[in-house]
Amino acid sequence: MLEVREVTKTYGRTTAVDELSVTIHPGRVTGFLGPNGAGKTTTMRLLLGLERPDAGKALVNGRPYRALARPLHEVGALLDAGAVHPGRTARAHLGWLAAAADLKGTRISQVLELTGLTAVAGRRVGGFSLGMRQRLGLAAALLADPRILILDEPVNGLDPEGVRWIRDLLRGLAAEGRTVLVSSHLISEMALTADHLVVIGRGRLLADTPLTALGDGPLEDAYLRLTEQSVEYRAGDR
Ligand SMILES: Nc1ncnc2c1ncn2[C@@H]1O[C@H](COP(=O)(O)OP(=O)(O)OP(=O)(O)O)[C@@H](O)[C@H]1O
Repeated sequence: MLEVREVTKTYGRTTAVDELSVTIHPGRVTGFLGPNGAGKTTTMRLLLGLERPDAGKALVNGRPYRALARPLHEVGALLDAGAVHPGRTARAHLGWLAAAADLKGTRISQVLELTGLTAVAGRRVGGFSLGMRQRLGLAAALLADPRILILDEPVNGLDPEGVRWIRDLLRGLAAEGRTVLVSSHLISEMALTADHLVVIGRGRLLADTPLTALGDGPLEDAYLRLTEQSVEYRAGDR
């Protein structure tokens, strides 16, 4: 379980997260939505201990990330697929993480297979497409078989086969009772993947709702209604 309790995070004069409280439950895929700059990535970084809140608490299984005894075993994350040393091979990248988490080498082959990267495991990451990097980021997130996953726009750059693959993967992980928090701007994709939605705007909670409670119309319409007052960056109307 992930808990954000009355969290505020500011950067200078920008309030990225504003007294946000929300709980992400296991056993379902929770889609994390909001306009550009809404505070989604910041919230995820707070949960992962990469930022400190100015006020409130961000908790993983009831504890701050830094207090977790075996963090990679509890929570896997994909934040920035580009944050991999370009000179390393995919297998070496995972090997480095596996060593840090005290994992067996066989698990590396398993996650490479699971993410469809076995054939390119010996290639340097610098030559990878965005979709391949996303797959590698997912392989890293899944490495220690964590019960919680935090994924920031994992569908970015994936081809249609990859999009369907990740949809099935995330739904399968949730069906196993895991906690899956996934941000995306692809609303139609979230309509197919998520069971539950958390929508934020300007760092504040706009909705925390089962997908089914949003009615029968296109999810995009419901989303745009929810966020219309919170869009910070809007293209000019002609
Ligand atoms: N390290 C930082 N320094 C200064 N401002 C930051 C920093 N990180 C985030 N912000 C600001 O905080 C706000 C929230 O940003 P954040 O990246 O969390 O939003 P987001 O919902 O993930 O946006 P997007 O959908 O565009 O990725 C933005 O105004 C952003 O400019």
